[in-house]
Amino acid sequence: MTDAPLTPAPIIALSGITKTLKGQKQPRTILDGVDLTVGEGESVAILGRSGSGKSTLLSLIGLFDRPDSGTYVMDGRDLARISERRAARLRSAEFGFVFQRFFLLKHLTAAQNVAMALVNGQGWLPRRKRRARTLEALDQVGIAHLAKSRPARLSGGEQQRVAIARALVRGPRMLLADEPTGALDTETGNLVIEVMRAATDRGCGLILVTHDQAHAAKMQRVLRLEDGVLKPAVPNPAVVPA
Ligand SMILES: Nc1ncnc2c1ncn2[C@@H]1O[C@H](COP(=O)(O)OP(=O)(O)OP(=O)(O)O)[C@@H](O)[C@H]1O
Repeated sequence: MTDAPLTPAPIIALSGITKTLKGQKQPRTILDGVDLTVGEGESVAILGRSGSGKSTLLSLIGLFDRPDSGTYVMDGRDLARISERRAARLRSAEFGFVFQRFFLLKHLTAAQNVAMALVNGQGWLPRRKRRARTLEALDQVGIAHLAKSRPARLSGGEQQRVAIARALVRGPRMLLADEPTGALDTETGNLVIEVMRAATDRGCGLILVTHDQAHAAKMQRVLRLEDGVLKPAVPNPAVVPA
């Protein structure tokens, strides 16, 4: 009998990823050989000083942009040079995105905001299934009781949980979060991090870009983007996960 594998099956594997921004007077290499593997149910935090390229990296992983060189494989498929059409399809079917701003439509209820992700995506779902999935996603983030509330009646933390439910409702393979607690107080931020971390119990991978070391410490792995590459972050002994 063989031993159980020590590492989870990879969802995404990036190797030697480079990105140079050419829109400025002088081209600037932001990513200079990034290697990153995220497995099923794995959570990874990415720290790094402002301007180090964290959002640039996340936008490549989320297929909003393509690398100049390197390989990007997701579930065995090569994504480094795919067309925008295919990228758009994968973005909606296999990724969930959470940003600092919640981007909720203010005239829609929490449930309608979440259901939008099902209406806009590929494939048609009968109304009853849409409703069940929407309520399940709201329940997953602990706010099923707020399904009928409009964003203006929700706190910042509740609005962000609606946004997380919207990111989770299609059952993504990867959840990508860029400073999701940036607009929240510490306690609310902790709750939001817990909710995202719990989503990995269902097998999706999570990448959290954050400046908050305590939030980063709640992830299974903590990396730092520095000089265009990802390195294991040196733990800060002053930071105790809340
Ligand atoms: N579209 C663009 N055109 C030109 N420069 C850009 C563009 N996008 C990002 N940059 C530059 O690339 C660098 C990396 O930006 P990025 O937003 O990825 O950093 P970051 O680590 O996420 O920063 P922050 O923590 O402040 O959000 C910055 O110097 C930024 O000014």
